[in-house]
Amino acid sequence: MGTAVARKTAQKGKLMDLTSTVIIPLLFGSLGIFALFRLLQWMRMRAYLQEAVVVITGATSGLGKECAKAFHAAGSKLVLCGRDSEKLKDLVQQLSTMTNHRKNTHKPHTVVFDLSDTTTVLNAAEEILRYLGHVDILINNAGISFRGTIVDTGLDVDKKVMETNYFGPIALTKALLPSMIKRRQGHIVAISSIQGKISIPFRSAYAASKHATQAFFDCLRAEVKQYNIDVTVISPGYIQTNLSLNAITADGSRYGVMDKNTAEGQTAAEVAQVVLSAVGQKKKEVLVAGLMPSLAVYLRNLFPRLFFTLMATRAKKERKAKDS
Ligand SMILES: NC(=O)C1=CN([C@@H]2O[C@H](COP(=O)(O)OP(=O)(O)OC[C@H]3O[C@@H](n4cnc5c(N)ncnc54)[C@H](OP(=O)(O)O)[C@@H]3O)[C@@H](O)[C@H]2O)C=CC1
Ligand SMILES: CCCCCCCCCCCCCCCC(=O)OCC(=O)COP(=O)(O)O
Repeated sequence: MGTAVARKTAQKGKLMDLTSTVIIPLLFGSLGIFALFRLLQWMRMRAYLQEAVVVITGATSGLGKECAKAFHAAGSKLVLCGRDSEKLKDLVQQLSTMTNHRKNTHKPHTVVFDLSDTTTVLNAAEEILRYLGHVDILINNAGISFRGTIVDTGLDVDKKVMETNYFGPIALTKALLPSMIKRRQGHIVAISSIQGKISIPFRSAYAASKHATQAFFDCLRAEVKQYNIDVTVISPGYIQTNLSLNAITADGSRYGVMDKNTAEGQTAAEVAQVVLSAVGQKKKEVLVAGLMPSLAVYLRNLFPRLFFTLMATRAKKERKAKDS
């Protein structure tokens, strides 16, 4: 009896010894290494973004505007692009009031052009290169959405969405790419959407433009790796912006409705921080979405028949709600 108690006490002592000599130092050591790794990663990211020439399209509102604030605060040299020069001026003014005592911030340059007009896109690229000499990071953010049935939508509307969301961004990318290849340095970012991975009813032109975006930039990533150029595709779910208000409809008119999903989405400032960190870490692709949109992507790939049935039910329900 006495020896059994003594054995148990000795075993407990050994376990405590093991805990204090091996397990606890190992745990703290791992935590320390992890913290050091994160610190180095953060420092590398900061160094990458500081002084980098960053071009942002669609900087006049929503996600583009928040990205402008985030990259400005990180010390990047910004080129803010948009269609409305007054809105761009206002943003520059707003940024000038944002002080960052630890960072050297820069007054942004602005370029006004319409992405759906390829000639103005090419002129803008020339202007950017003439003024700044090179571009380190191009963020293709500008875009418009669409609401309508395929059967009622004129081809001109499909083309307008494709020109803004696909041909404009790829024209700008192609115009800036040779200079990046020459320098063996550059980073191209595409703000796509969950709808670049799945199609949901009554968004045909938008989903098509975002699928095309995903495909193009995936190809680009492979083709330019040898020139040390990075490509990041960001696929957000719903963000609280004016995207649904500004969406165009089957006849080309403005949709003008703030959709519930959009109003309840992530804030543009939150998503901009994800963009900043994804770019800083040179991630290849990032999904920024809640549970349902993320599940929908997996469902589309793993159980396509179930996904198609769900989408058909959704289409029927939405049409019924609209008709009644
Ligand atoms: N909001 C959301 O739920 C989601 C958005 N996205 C994507 O995020 C990106 C930003 O959109 P978001 O901030 O939400 O929407 P906003 O409508 O707030 O911003 C869109 C921006 O694109 C610009 N733009 C539109 N058309 C053109 C054009 N022809 N030429 C130049 N600029 C143009 C707008 O400029 P102007 O002020 O002149 O109209 C505006 O600055 C888009 O690519 C969108 O597809 C992706 C997933 C979800
Ligand atoms: C096992 C459970 C399965 C659950 C799967 C349910 C499938 C439900 C479908 C959900 C669809 C989510 C779509 C998300 C779309 C999205 O996030 O789009 C982002 C945008 O670009 C928004 O633009 P829009 O103009 O459409 O507002």
